[in-house]
Amino acid sequence: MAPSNQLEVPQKSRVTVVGSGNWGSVAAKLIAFNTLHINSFHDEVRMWVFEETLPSGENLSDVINRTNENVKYLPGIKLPKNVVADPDIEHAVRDANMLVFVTPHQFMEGICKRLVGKIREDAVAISLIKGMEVKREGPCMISSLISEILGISCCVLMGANIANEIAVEKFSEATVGYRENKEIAEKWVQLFNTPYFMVSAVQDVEGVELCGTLKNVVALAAGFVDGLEMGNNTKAAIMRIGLREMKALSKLLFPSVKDNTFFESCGVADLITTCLGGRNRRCADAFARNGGKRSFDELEAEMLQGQKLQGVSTAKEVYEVLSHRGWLELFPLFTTVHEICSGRLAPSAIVEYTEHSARLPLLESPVHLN
Ligand SMILES: NC(=O)c1ccc[n+]([C@@H]2O[C@H](COP(=O)([O-])OP(=O)(O)OC[C@H]3O[C@@H](n4cnc5c(N)ncnc54)[C@H](O)[C@@H]3O)[C@@H](O)[C@H]2O)c1
Ligand SMILES: O=P(O)(O)OC[C@H](O)CO
Repeated sequence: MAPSNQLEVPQKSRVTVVGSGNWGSVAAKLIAFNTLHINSFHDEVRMWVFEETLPSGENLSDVINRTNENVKYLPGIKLPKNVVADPDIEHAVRDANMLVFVTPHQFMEGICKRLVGKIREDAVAISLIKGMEVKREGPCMISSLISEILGISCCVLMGANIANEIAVEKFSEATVGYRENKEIAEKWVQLFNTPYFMVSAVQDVEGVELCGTLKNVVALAAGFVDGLEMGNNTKAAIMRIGLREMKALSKLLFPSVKDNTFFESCGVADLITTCLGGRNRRCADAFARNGGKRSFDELEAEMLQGQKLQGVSTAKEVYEVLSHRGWLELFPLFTTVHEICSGRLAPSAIVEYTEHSARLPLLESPVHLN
């Protein structure tokens, strides 16, 4: 029997970041600063790397561990030395009880399936992923996918967070969305919050995640307007109409979504920053300047060098949901963005069709549509 005067030492939390793209690497940097300074976390942060061979012939994970720099997805930024790149996903998650998921959304279902039975029983998760899957039953948010496949609770963190700006420690804010357990949400806030990254929590996981997901569709619309050189007023109109559609669709899908969530960093602030400076905006601008003649796949490969756009596939997923539920006409901006991306309409349709949206009655009382 243990001597009765021996104090029980609380176990330190171990964090693994699943993903090491542009935002994944910055997230690891933020977290690793805090795990070094806060006693309740184990210093080391594992970061799973989807392995690839660099032009030098070296593995990306080896280079990250040798140079403390993700030379492909976050060049020029030193990661803290307690970030350890690990190309073996099962090994990377094995000891962690806090799992941070941050990959492009299209890879998440496969990743979760690989992790079944490989994670700790007491693990909890947070998703930084902006996107959704569409199943036969309807839309499935990535946090739900994680919870359902892995059987663990999953919060979300979204916000006005262009990764390259946070990497150089420029001030920004973010929102953690949680379902029930405020204590876990507070632990996530503690893990991410730094003097230049101010995090707050709201009890609205779907609202936060839908804001982060749907704003990528609006950002494409904003990019089309920029590419057509239509000016700031038109772009502001697109952003306003887009925000209105974001709110209406979120509330139709999840009536529990709160109005106030749209005023958090995950809402209007993320919409603004993405429409001004995001990758979706940039590629949509190029798409419109080329008259829709170069595909998004081609532009993504040329302009982003391995980074992934989320807006084009999200526009398709949103379109499938709208079409399945008979809501296409209620969401002209979302509908038109997909039709432009898929080549059925010219980029200029963004204004012609969306003008109609501005005249639609507000979708404030959606209950009768269900
Ligand atoms: N970059 C940003 O500014 C930013 C900010 C906030 C949120 N996000 C969101 O974070 C998520 C991740 O984006 P990111 O910017 O970190 O990634 P990224 O677009 O920079 O990089 C793509 C990543 O996908 C990986 N990958 C490629 N093929 C893969 C495969 N078959 N399986 C698994 N992984 C594969 C690559 O190794 C790379 O790590 C997205 O949902 C994005 O919307 C990004
Ligand atoms: O570069 P984007 O368009 O993927 O947007 C990045 C972030 O989501 C901004 O918060």
